[in-house]
Formats: sequence, structure tokens, C-alpha cells
Amino acid sequence: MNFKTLEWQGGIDGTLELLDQRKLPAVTEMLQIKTIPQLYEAIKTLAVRGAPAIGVAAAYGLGLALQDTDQSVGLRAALAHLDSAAAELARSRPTAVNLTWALKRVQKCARVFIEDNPSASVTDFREDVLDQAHTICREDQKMCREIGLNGQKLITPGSAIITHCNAGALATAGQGTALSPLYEAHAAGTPFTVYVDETRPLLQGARLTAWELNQQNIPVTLICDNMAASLMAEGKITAVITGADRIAANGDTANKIGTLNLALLAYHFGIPFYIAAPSSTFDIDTPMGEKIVIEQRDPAEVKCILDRAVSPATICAYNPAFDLTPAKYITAMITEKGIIEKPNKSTIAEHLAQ
Ligand SMILES: CSC[C@H]1O[C@H](OP(=O)(O)O)[C@H](O)[C@@H]1O
Repeated sequence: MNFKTLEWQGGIDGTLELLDQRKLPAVTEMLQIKTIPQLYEAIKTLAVRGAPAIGVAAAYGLGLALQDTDQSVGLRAALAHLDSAAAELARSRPTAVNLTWALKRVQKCARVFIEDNPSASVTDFREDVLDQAHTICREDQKMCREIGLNGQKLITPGSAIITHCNAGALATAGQGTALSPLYEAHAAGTPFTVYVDETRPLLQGARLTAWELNQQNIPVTLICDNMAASLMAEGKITAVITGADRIAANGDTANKIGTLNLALLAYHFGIPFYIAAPSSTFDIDTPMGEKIVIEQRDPAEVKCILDRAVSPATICAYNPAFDLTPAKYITAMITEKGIIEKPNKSTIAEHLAQ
């Protein structure tokens, strides 16, 4: 990739740099994040977005949180500070499980460090927390590549794929989830077509996926969200691939609003519908989709396009950021471990246990 979605600069007193996705595609600008309130705002306003990217950013956020502590506060106080920051960041967006998954993982490792090193310095503790964040980042990069290699076999010469929102490098620390098989197929010289849903209201498809694929010289056909049915009816689509924000134990999947539309259309037209996601997006503690909290965002986002009003200011608007696709409409899931055909509670459990 010729851009970095996010990157930690320096050591324990370093800075988290984020590519400000609110300004793409017109402006490529890095945000310098030094505090928890700054990171909370960046996640809330989608300066950084996408389930894996949010998780990696939050993990680094705990490294930032400890920059307020010094040797005199002691390990227990430093841990309390870290927990407080984790609780605040967890409130930024409720649906993507990677956020709380990453925070809980760093918090757990922090406790193990203190139990194993009760006389360690706060500086050593801070080094360990930052190492955990780097590990989560590196693992995500590796998982993205593996998803690509596992999903590449689904992209054959002449494939015509619809993708929704952005589940590419901009949504992860690596080369993405849903877009990763496309990158691998492109690198292998496989000729395919990709239709990118603009993805209202925040246009992650038009602004981000189209930009990202264009950066990699992959031809893009941008479509409005209401065009998928006619393309499928005309026999022009061979598969749908999207990302995911949270996958329940039974395979019900929360993803960007509009994903369910595509899944139902694909089911009707007999077109494969694939979800690409790393293991960190599976939430086995949530038994089914109806238990997943769907983020409700500011209705003003629906009444505007790129901050320009498109409807009377006084009307109401409905703005759920995600919808739920029941597992029965999902042909297969692509993970870093392989492919889950006909995802359900048992096939998912067996797959994740590999
Ligand atoms: C690789 S997960 C990307 C996932 O996150 C997006 O949501 P948002 O842009 O609101 O963070 C969308 O649901 C993507 O599929």
C-alpha cells in the first residue's frame, strides 16, 4: 500500500498517527493523536474507522493513556489509569467488536505483567503495554494478508464483484479484509470487475474504497446503493464480498447498513455472498445477531451529503450505522484460517478452534 492507515511513531512517549479518513479522497492528511479525548473523537467521527483499524488504534490508545503516568504513581495506579482510558474508548462506538476485543486483550496482558513483575517500574509496564499494541497491529497485518490468500480462489477470470462500504486497507492495519482477495487476485493477474457501492450516508465506498482501489490501479465501477438489484438481474454480478463489524456465534453478521440488502438480493438471484473477517471480529459471547447493539448515528448525516444539506433541516431522519445479515444468507466466510462454508454455530466454533 502507498499509504498508512495508522502508525505509532516513536517509543513509549510516541504519537499515534492516523490518516484522517474524513477528508479522503480530496485531502490526504495525517492526524497526530496524543490523548484519549483526541482518539475518542477520531473514532467517533470516523477519522479512523473499520473494525480492525478501530481495535488497533484503541490498543495504541492505551499506550497514550500511560503517558500521563510517571514512576511515582506505582503500577496499581498506572493500571487503574489504563482501565479508565479503556472504558472511555469502549464508549466511542458500540458495534465493532474489535474495539473492546483489543482493549480487553491489552488490559488482560497488563494484569499478567504486574502479577509476574510486581516490582517492575512503570516505565517497564508502559513498554509492555506498547509491545502488546504493536503485536495486535502486526497480527492484523498478517491476518489481512492471509484472508486475501484464502479468498483469492473465489476470484476467477471474469468475476464481477460487488463490495459495500470500505473493508480495505483503510479499515485495517494491513491490506484489508473484503478487498484483500481482490488485491491478491490483481497481483496474480486475474482479470475481474469490481462494483463499489457508494454506501450512503457517509460514502465509505465512493470516498474510500474507490480511492483505495484506484491507488492500486484496480479498475473501479462506482454504483449507487440502489443499483445492485438491476446489475444482478442483468446477470452482471458473480459474487458479493463485504467486511464485518461483529459476527455472532451463530454467524449472524453486523456490517455497514445496506449489507442486508445485498445479502437478500444475492440470495434471491442465487449469487454467492461472502463475508471476509479476521478471527478478532467473531464474538462467540454473543449468541445471535439480535443481541448485537447497532450504533445509531446523528440523523444529520442522512440529511447531508459531504456536509451539504439535501433535505429540509426540520425533517426527521433514521441513521442506523449497521444492519444484521442472518447467517442463512451468507454463503461462506473468509478468515485468516481459511473458509467457513455455510457458517453456523458449529462450523464457526470448529473453524475458530483450528
Ligand atoms: C474491515 S471491517 C470494515 C467495516 O467497518 C465499516 O464500518 P465503519 O465505516 O462505520 O467503521 C463497515 O461496516 C465495514 O464493513
